[in-house]
Amino acid sequence: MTEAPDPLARLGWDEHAAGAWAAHRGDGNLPGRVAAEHRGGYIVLAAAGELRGELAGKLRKAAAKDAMQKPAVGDWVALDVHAAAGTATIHAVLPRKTVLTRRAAGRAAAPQIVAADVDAVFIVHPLDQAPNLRRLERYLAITLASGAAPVLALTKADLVDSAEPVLSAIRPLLARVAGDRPVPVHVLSSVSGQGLDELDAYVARPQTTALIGASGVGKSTLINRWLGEERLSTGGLRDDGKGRHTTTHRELLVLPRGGLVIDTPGMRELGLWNADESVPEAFADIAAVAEACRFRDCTHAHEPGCAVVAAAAAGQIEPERLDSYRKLVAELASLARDRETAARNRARRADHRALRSYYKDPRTRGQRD
Ligand SMILES: Nc1nc2c(ncn2[C@@H]2O[C@H](COP(=O)(O)OP(=O)(O)OP(=O)(O)O)[C@@H](O)[C@H]2O)c(=O)[nH]1
Ligand SMILES: [Zn+2]
Repeated sequence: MTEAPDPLARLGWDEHAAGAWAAHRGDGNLPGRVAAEHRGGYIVLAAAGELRGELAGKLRKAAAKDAMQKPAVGDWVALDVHAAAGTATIHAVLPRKTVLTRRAAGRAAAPQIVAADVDAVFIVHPLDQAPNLRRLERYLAITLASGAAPVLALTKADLVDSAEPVLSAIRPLLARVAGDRPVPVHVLSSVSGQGLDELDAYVARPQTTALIGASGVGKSTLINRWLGEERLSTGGLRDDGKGRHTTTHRELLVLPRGGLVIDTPGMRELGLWNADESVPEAFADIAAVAEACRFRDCTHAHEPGCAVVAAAAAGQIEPERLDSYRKLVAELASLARDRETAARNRARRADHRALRSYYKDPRTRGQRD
């Protein structure tokens, strides 16, 4: 570790957080930042280190009524800290500086918070692929709506001779969607290191950054470059000798240069077409018919009990539309498989890293048996 700054500064405490905290000064609570949420339980980082957080009854009730009141990864919260037990009660969510939301999965139109208090969102696209402008437009719109600054990160520069074809395809979109808001563009390679030093401003204290982009565009690789040798398991605060092997998975990562990165499953899902959102209006009627298929994962090709094939046979769906719909369903299924594979690989890598740092860590070396 380099210097040891104020522990709150290490978590991205800035003017906005300090201003928001004014309402809590003197009420006996302490500030903390949400690092992960798992089935209603939280991991919060505070001056006292990493704590297991639970919602106070009042906040739990408010959050049940209004999803926007529920703490999300990145949020600053007011804590009643029980340091000896390593736990804290979360009493309030501080007013947010920025908030990334999406429509919750399923039918309800309720919003869901993906991450809070993010300063910059990296929209990641690899230079060796033609840009999907509709998708990039959606990322840009989500980012602009959040209040965070969009940054276009064009990765895998080592695989192409020139960034110009992709750049010229994207420029009109930036002009149209972002208007006067500046969208810095960075041409990067995590392999050669090209462009990475341009990113220092985003990954230094007290910046908090998040990345969106389809699976395989290079998000994890970039985060790992930022984490450098420190890796996920050593990026956070010291956990006052409790033994690092007890450390739970975090989604708010402290980088060696002092900035923070938010990497949550929800953040990654923004990079994929959510089945709900991605079935275009034009196919809404077929999607409704498909609800009656016998198998949930019906591809509407050869499965018994396929309501879509039946409707097509009855002349209710044109053959060309059925064809397009099948292709769309196949594409969505393949995206979902990619996502599962990526999640499995990530979990495996994280396990590896945690284990390696546990065995390398001088503080745990003596304790292990
Ligand atoms: N040549 C080259 N390959 C890269 C670069 N960055 C990432 N890759 C490769 O691209 C593949 C996907 O990279 P990831 O970082 O796992 O992509 P991701 O966006 O995190 O994907 P998900 O985890 O599925 O969301 C890996 O095989 C990387 O080694 C780069 O700058 N140049
Ligand atoms: Zn079917």
